[in-house]
Amino acid sequence: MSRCLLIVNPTAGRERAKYFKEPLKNQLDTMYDDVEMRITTGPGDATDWAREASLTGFDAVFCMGGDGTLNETVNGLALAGRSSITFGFIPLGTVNDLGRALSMPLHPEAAIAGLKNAHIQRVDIARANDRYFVNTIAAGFMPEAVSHVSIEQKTRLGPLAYFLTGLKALQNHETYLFKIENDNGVYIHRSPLIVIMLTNSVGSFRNLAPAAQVDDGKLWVGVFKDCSYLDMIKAIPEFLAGSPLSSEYMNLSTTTHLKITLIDGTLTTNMDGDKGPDFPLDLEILPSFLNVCVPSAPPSSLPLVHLLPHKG
Ligand SMILES: Nc1ncnc2c1ncn2[C@@H]1O[C@H](COP(=O)(O)OP(=O)(O)OP(=O)(O)O)[C@@H](O)[C@H]1O
Repeated sequence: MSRCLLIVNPTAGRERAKYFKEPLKNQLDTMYDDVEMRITTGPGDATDWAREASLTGFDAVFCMGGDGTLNETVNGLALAGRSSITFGFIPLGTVNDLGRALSMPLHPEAAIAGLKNAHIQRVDIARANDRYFVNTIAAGFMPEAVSHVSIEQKTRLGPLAYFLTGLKALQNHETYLFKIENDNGVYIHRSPLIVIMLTNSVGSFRNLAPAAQVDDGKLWVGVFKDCSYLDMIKAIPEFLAGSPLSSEYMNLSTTTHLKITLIDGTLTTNMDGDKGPDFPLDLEILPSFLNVCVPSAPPSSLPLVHLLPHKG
């Protein structure tokens, strides 16, 4: 008998789960013999429940929520250490980078419908100290600024809210001294922003690590250069047009292990959109850890305009 756990965050994505949780349960009922739906009551539930399901022989764990719920659920699966379990997610949040990288429908109704013709895709995750992430970990002026984006701004502007806030922060940005130890050596960099990426979608932008694949077994390390405000402003039109960010602005390299020490100052990290672990960071890739059930996109779907919020 096949068993599936469905984890639903009722607060994610402006509390939209109430409209989609029953249709999702009904769809999963056609795919598994026994589907148990649990509604989270706060931080930590998704991690505990995903871990428990993985350790007690469930065949699949699905979650419905934003990037925070996705990250918490993946942390539970990673802590259990069983990479054979099927994992699925229905995005409700603002950005949904993993959903974008997997080219799955971003609207919950379309994603649920797409489960009828889903395929399995192996996806890398990475460990950062004692936690795990699926998209990015970043530190510098941009994550500091976007941590203050309000729910109202996210609702009104979608991913554009992050971009505009980051743009504002660019004006008086600080730089930080980092020691970076990777597969190739040890380097000292003064940088305003470091981003470690697993996918080609970062805050909905595809131009930071455009060649990143979800299963390439690599950490993509972007170290921004200490450019002037005017130089950075000059790069924006091309960036918005989708061109890969030039090496004039950012050093991009790949590695499988990485240690980052903050030599001066204090800085928090942002992991998959929420507060991440403290420095020093010890990172390693877990290649193809996730067995993701990816809903198919409708054949007639038009390309998504990535900066606009999707309607609920
Ligand atoms: N019942 C609950 N009440 C309050 N918070 C909850 C509850 N269940 C889960 N949470 C927490 O809600 C937080 C936000 O969830 P999530 O990131 O999935 O949604 P979101 O903020 O709407 O999405 P995004 O950040 O992608 O825009 C998570 O950190 C999670 O731990």
